[in-house]
Formats: sequence, C-alpha cells, structure tokens
Amino acid sequence: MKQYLELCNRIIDEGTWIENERTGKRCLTVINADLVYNVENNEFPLITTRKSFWKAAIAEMLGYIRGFDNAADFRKLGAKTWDANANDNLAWLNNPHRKGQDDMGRVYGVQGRAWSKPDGGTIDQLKKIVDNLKKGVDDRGEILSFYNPGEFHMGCLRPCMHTHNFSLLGDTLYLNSFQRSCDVPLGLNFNQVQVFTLLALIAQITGKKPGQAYHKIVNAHIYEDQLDLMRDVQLKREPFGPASLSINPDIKSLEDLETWVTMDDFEVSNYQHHDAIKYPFSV
Ligand SMILES: Nc1nc(=O)c2c([nH]1)NC[C@@H]1CN(c3ccc(C(=O)N[C@@H](CCC(=O)O)C(=O)O)cc3)CN21
Ligand SMILES: O=c1ccn([C@H]2C[C@H](O)[C@@H](COP(=O)(O)O)O2)c(=O)[nH]1
Repeated sequence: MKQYLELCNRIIDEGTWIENERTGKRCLTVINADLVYNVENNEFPLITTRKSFWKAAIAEMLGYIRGFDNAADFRKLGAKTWDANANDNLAWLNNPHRKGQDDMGRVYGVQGRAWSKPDGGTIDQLKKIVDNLKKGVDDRGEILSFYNPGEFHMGCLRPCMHTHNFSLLGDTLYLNSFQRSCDVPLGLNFNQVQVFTLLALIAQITGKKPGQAYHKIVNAHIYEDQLDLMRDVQLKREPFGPASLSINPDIKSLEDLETWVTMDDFEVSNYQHHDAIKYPFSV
C-alpha cells in the first residue's frame, strides 16, 4: 500500500501534464515506477484507501490465461472491464477486423496462447512455460509476451501489462512483469492484484514456492478528470494493514485454470478498506 501511495503522491508532486491523443484527455505523468509484491509471505497488495473489486481483477487475469478474445466471456467470469474498449471505441468499431459485438480482437491472452507463426500454426507461450517450470527448467526465456506489433491493427487496444517473465532459483519462482502504460487510479488497482495472483497461481500449478513479484511501470499517469478525487479524497485517507489471499489448493494444473476454476476459488481475509470511489474511465 505504501508504494502505491508514494507513486500517487509522486505523480501529484512531480508529474508533467501530457496531452493524450487517443482519449483526448490530459494526463499528469511520471516515467518509471518499480513495485515489489511479497508473494512468499502472502502480502496481497490490495488498495485499502478505497474498496477494491479484486475479484474482477482476478477474473480478468484468468480470462487472459484462457486466451479469451471476447468481452462477454470476461463478463461471465466476473469482469466487465473490457465492455467499453470492445464496444465504445469508435476507431475499433470502424475496424474491419472487428468480428462484432464484444469482440476484442487479437489482444492479450490470444497472443499468450495462440501467437500466429508466419509459417503457419500458433505458439502457446503459457503452456511451454508451465511445462518447463514443472520439470524444474528455467531456460532464461520463460517469457509470456502479449506485445505483437504485427497484429496491433487486429485488436481493440495494445496490451498495457505486456510481458511476464518467470524465473526459477532452486524451487522458488519469481516473476518480473512489465507495463508500458498505467492508469494509476483505476488500472493499477487491478494490475497489482494480477501480478501477485499470476505468480501465486503459476507457482501453485508447477509445484514451486512463490518468491517476489517485481512490477515495472514505464508511463504512470492520472487522467485530468481523476485528479481531484485522488488528491482530495483518496490520498486524505489513512491506509489499513495488508490483506491475504487464499487460493483453492485443488487447482493443480493449467487445465484446471482453463476449465472449472471460478472466482469462488479465491478468498481474501483481513481486508479492511475505506468506501468505494468511482473514478472516471477513459475509452
Ligand atoms: N483508461 C483505461 N484504464 C484502464 O485501467 C484500462 C483501460 N483503459 N482499458 C483496458 C483495461 C480495462 N481495465 C479496467 C476497466 C475498468 C475498471 C473499473 O471500472 N473499475 C472500477 C469498478 C470495477 C467493478 O465494479 O468491477 C473500480 O472502482 O475499480 C478497472 C480496470 C484496465 N484497463
Ligand atoms: O491493464 C491495464 C490496461 C490498461 N491500462 C490503462 C493505461 C492507459 O490509461 C490505458 C491504455 O491507453 P494507451 O493509450 O493504450 O496507453 O489503459 C492500465 O492501467 N492497465
């Protein structure tokens, strides 16, 4: 929580106003932030200075693991987060690659599970990583990358958290996650939960101990219409202590994650929080 608050304060104290053409809004922006999550001790990085809808964040991550390309599938799991980007963005609505209502195109999980090879067929990056880690192998390239510039024109949004790089030291699993662009009031609240949970889940299904997760953010911003709520409401509140996450121990394989897992398989304890804040969302 401390590192989140420090980043928010840093943006407010030192940020530069930058025009953003895609959304038509100005963003108060800083470059580079490094966050660390202690998965080993189960210090779940939930924001306490407002209510965090952590189940939707995990649902979104599970949808990426499953390779979803449709906002309706995310909704069924419990995340409404892709509705606007799939259905309310004019550039995407007019894109000939859009397959209809709720289609997101070739984004995130599609790249992670079915990256198109120029010579035909697809690559399942996540399955390769899980198979290797299960065998105790780290080939120094255990990388899940959603960033495929050759297919940006076939998706509704370029991935923000675009690369997850796993490492094994003995039987401890580490994760470095890279994010190019971060909506700190809305997106980061979710992304922190996702980085933590991704390491916890992959460690669980590969039989490894989770260590630390390192989260690198390049462009960290607050949109102009979010600034007052962040500065005058959220940052005026006193944070509470950390929560912890429990994951159903029956989840033992990638196939389990792909088939029967729901949000009922995740529970949070000791989550004390202030009231929800409704931040404006920019499409
Ligand atoms: N401008 C922008 N910010 C983002 O954070 C973002 C995008 N666009 N586009 C792609 C995804 C979608 N994400 C989202 C979308 C919506 C919420 C959101 O509305 N959160 C609310 C309510 C959540 C709920 O009720 O489930 C929140 O209070 O956290 C969060 C992240 C993160 N990403
Ligand atoms: O997981 C996510 C996904 C998206 N965001 C934010 C970051 C930006 O505010 C927008 C994406 O806009 P770009 O113009 O493509 O950078 O979505 C996030 O914080 N986390």
